[in-house]
Order: sequence, then structure tokens, then C-alpha cells
Amino acid sequence: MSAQTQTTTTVAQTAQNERATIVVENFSKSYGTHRVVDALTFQVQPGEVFALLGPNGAGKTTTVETLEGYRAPDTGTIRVLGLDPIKQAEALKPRIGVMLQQDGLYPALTAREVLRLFAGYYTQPQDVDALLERVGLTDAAKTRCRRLSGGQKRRLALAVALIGNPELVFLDEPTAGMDPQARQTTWEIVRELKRNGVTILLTTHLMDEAERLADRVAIIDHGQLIALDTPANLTSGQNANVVRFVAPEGLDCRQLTALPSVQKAEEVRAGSYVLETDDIPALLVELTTWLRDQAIPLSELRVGHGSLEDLFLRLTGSEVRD
Ligand SMILES: Nc1ncnc2c1ncn2[C@@H]1O[C@H](COP(=O)(O)OP(=O)(O)OP(=O)(O)O)[C@@H](O)[C@H]1O
Repeated sequence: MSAQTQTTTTVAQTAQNERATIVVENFSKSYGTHRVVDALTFQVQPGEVFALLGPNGAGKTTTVETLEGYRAPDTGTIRVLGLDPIKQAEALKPRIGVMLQQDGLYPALTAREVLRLFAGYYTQPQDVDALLERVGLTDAAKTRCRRLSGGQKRRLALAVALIGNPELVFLDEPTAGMDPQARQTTWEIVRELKRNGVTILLTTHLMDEAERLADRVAIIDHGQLIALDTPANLTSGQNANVVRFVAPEGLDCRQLTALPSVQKAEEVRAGSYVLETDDIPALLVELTTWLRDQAIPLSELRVGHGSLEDLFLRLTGSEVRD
């Protein structure tokens, strides 16, 4: 690269960083000798829904908590709304909303009291009862937090994140433990926030959540960025046609790979199999014949392109992490 091209790139990068809502540059963090975030670099643009995906222990929460100002980076630059999250915390806190993973705060207060308490920290908070209704907690408004169900606690945590009308919201596994209705409501709230120009950074283990909500997805593993793009670009990079099926766990993947039309066979989770092929009709005949001949029951069968989940498992491996 010529000196001039390098200067132009640096100038363009600087301009982009100045506009960005979140700038993470070369960020590293260790606990003792364990490096949990390793030279991470990404930006989140204004109004974007940005998802951080990664297996357990990949460094997502450490990254998010550093952006929120709860942890200090060892090295690297972190800017949130143009501010240093620790040195300029006072200016930053009123402009961001944080949905925490742990919901054990204030067990003796009712849901409404918790929201009133948080509303008091902001100059222009949302209406407490309207927000309780939005997150589906009107009937639980007078219930003490310790009596709320897991899903209700998550909804209260979401309301706490939104009470101050933030410009930027951090959602750490927002729908974990929610039933399908509450999950739908939460997704709808996220879309509504986006329509209102709010920037959202979310972490999730749910691939469909990332695919439905995120403009861009960053996959991190062992503290390093291993993929960053729109969900459509990430999945279209996978040319293979896949057949997914559910059957008893522990089928012999070598036998499946030996079927003439199978290019690759993998048990991605117990009893959940993914086959890659370039001839789906032929593969379906071979697979169903193979299953019938061995009297193996088949409980689900789907065909399609590689999903974000397939890409994620390919990039991060399919072994379970603690
Ligand atoms: N305060 C701490 N002291 C020591 N180690 C920590 C601390 N916080 C996190 N870790 C370790 O750092 C690693 C990354 O943790 P982190 O919570 O950032 O991962 P994560 O991607 O959010 O995982 P999960 O999906 O399980 O929430 C893990 O191995 C974790 O045990």
C-alpha cells in the first residue's frame, strides 16, 4: 500500500470512527493469565442493531460490560457515543440503557416501584405504567420482584433499560428464559426502537434472534472476531444445500457420508443432523431408504441453504462449552 493510499484509508477510518456510536479498537482484556478478549475491533453505526454472537465464555459479556463502563480495558480504545465509558461515565450513563443478565436486584420492591426508582435517575423518563404495559407487566405491577417468574424478571430488566429513553441500548441475552409470546413482544420492541433511531447492541445465543433482528452480526470466539457482516451475507457465503433431520442420537455419520449424494454429514447437536449435498432430491431418496432399511425413526426433515447456525457451528466448532 502506498503512503498516500494508507493516509486516505486512515482518514476515512477516522471519519467513520467519529460518526460511529460504538468504537472498539484493538481491545484486549485478561483475567490473570487468561486472555478473554483479544485485539477486538469493530464499530456500531448510529441506528444499527448489532448482534454479538459467540459460544459460552467467548468474551461477549466482558466486551459489553466494558462498553457500559463496568470494566476497564487492559489495552485498546473504547468510545461510546464519542465518550470514554469510565472517565466520562457521568455524561454517558443518562444516554444509554442497560439490560443486565442478572435480575436479582431489589427483591422486596414491586415491579412498578423498581421502574419508578429508575425513572427518578433520568430527566425525561418514559411513563412508568405505559412502559409496564408495553412489556406485558401490567398485571404484575404490584408483584414483588422475588415473586416474578424468570420471564417476567427479564421483561422488567428490559423496561429498566428503556425507562430513560436511551439513544443506545445494551441487551445482554434479552429473551433468555422468556416464553414464545414474551419473545415476540421483545422482538417487536427492538424493531420499534430501531424505527425510532435507537442504536442497539445485543448479545444472544439464539441464531434466529440474530437473523431476525440484527443489521450486522459479529461472531466472536476465544475473544477474537471471526466473522462480521449482515446475516444475509454471512449465510449466502455458504453455497451448500443442506438437509437437516432429527432422529435418535448417535447415528453413524461415516455411513451417512458414504451415501452417494452426501458431501458431508455431521451430528450438530444430540440427534440433530446436517447433511451437505448438491443434489437434494437424490439425497432424500438415499437418506429415507437408509433410515427405512435400518428401521430408524425420523421425526423432522428440512431442506434449504446453510443457516446462520450452520455457519456459527462451522466457525466455532460443535463441542459444548461451559
Ligand atoms: N471477573 C472475572 N474474573 C475472572 N474470570 C472471568 C471474570 N469474568 C469473566 N471471566 C471469564 O472470562 C471468560 C469470558 O467470559 P464472558 O462472560 O465475557 O463470556 P460470554 O461470551 O459472555 O459467555 P456467556 O455466553 O456464557 O455469557 C470466561 O472464561 C469467564 O469465566
